[in-house]
Amino acid sequence: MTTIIDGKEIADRIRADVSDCAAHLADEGVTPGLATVLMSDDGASETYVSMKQRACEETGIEGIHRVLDPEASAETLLRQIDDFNDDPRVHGILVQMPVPDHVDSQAVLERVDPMKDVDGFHPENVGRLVTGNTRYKPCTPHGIQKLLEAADIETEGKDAVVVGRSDIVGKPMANLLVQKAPRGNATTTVCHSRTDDLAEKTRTADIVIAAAGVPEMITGDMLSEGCTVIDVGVNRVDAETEKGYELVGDVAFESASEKADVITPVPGGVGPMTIAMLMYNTVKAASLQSGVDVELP
Ligand SMILES: Nc1nc2c(c(=O)[nH]1)N[C@@H](CN(C=O)c1ccc(C(=O)N[C@@H](CCC(=O)O)C(=O)O)cc1)CN2
Repeated sequence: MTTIIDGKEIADRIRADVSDCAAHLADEGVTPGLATVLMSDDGASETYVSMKQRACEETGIEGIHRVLDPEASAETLLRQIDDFNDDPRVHGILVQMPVPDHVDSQAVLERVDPMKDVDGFHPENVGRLVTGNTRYKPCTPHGIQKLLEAADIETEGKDAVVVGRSDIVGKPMANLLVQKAPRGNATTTVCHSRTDDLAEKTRTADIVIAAAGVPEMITGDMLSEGCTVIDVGVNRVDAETEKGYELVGDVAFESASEKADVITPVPGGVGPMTIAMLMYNTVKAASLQSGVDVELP
């Protein structure tokens, strides 16, 4: 029988533990603070930022939220980041991605103080991740590691295929999978839009991580019997629902479930873990900056 990993339940457990750590910091006079910046009128980005705001309230993190006009200049966004870099209430800074086309996203990521970079996207933190000296693991890949751990999926010695090479998921995920740390030591292949025969690659995999942003691109016939499938896609597809869309993963769930032993659903799989690990990184940031130790899960 196929096991469907309940990401919401695992995320709730992690969030409860992170909340205890936040309470411990508060007892020591340190209230963890997360600043979010939204510079977009994209509906999905608005949803994610409001979920992050709510998670802050529920975790005991002070949320400071700024919405910038998507037409504003890049300089306005960079100045906002500078303000947060200088604000002692703020331990973590998150600029919701993507930013508008006229803004150089790399310049934005580089402007965030690396100690406050709870996304783990600053080059210093990327370099640390690649060399195995991680400060902040990017939230989605870290959440996937936690899902694998909770579902007792071993990665050591296994063949993993990551579909998608984004800076947010694909690249850091592949880097974590090849490291020696727990839920690493996997033989890892990264596939992308120029991969010649994707199905040939995914069929060799014990673990497939689908993060290409293409609805239902991974179908059952592309998978090996008994594999683990982690679906990172959260695609809004037009549908006759109240909202006018439904959420569809990068994996065709029905056909993939016939092959996979373990699979994550969309929604309720990887998504909730991204928010849980952001809370984790924010509390870690507050701990690192204050020198007050916490025992994160
Ligand atoms: N600065 C960042 N920007 C973006 C990141 C990121 O980690 N940092 N990741 C993605 C999107 N993302 C977070 O921002 C995200 C995606 C999905 C979910 C989630 O909980 N999804 C739910 C469904 C929610 C819905 O109703 O739409 C689920 O899958 O169950 C949370 C966060 C891009 N940008």
